[in-house]
Amino acid sequence: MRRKPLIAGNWKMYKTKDDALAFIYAVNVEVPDKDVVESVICAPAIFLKDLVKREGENLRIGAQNMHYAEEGAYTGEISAAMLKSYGVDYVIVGHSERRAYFNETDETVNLKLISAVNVDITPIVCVGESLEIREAGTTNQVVKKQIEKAYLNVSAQDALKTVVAYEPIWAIGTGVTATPEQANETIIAIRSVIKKLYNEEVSEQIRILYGGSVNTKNVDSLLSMSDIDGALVGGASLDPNSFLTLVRAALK
Ligand SMILES: O=C(CO)COP(=O)(O)O
Repeated sequence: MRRKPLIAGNWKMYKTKDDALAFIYAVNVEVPDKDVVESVICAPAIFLKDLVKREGENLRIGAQNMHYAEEGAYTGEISAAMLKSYGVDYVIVGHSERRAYFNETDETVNLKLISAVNVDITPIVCVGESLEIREAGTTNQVVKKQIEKAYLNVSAQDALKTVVAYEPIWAIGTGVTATPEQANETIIAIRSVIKKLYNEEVSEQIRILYGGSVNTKNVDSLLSMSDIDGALVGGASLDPNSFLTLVRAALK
């Protein structure tokens, strides 16, 4: 069964306001029909309001993080409901940079996933292994644990409202991409974990992206694999033409 492809840019901590707006003006009218490919830009929180205001018919805006609590005394934090009230449709949860530098854990990933789905924001749930784990041959076990913990107490119905991104840490920002076969193999393993947690229908319908040094040159071969439904892209999502090439690759 073919799932609708999703290409999400993760701008991380790049761009200033003028660059961000120039990007949106450049890509807005060019992105393909959202019924065919979902095109998403996950921007720094401070840009979200301006970007959502200017998003065109086919481009969607996402956040890169949120707090898991509904509200509360959490100075400096942003809730899912706040994002929703500004028209944000997606949020990245559990990115490896947040796990490494900001104490994101499997437990907070789980709570954030639940909070996002509760307000109808699609969480893009990131999992992935370090080089050490890949070399030790235990990738599938590590990713399995991450998925099981992320989806704890999440119903099948809600799981279908989420997207998974498999991002091997060793491939992020390094220029080293997992081979299409490696990426597909791990994504198939993720699907089988989801099948065990839920059922065949959820595992067949849930979208699983690959992320880690995706660029205009390797995107075709990655997207041609059976179980890769799209890409979560850092560096190559910053340039409008490059981003457009990536979303157009999902049309093929
Ligand atoms: O972390 C990533 C997307 O979330 C991947 O980043 P790069 O595409 O720059 O490797």
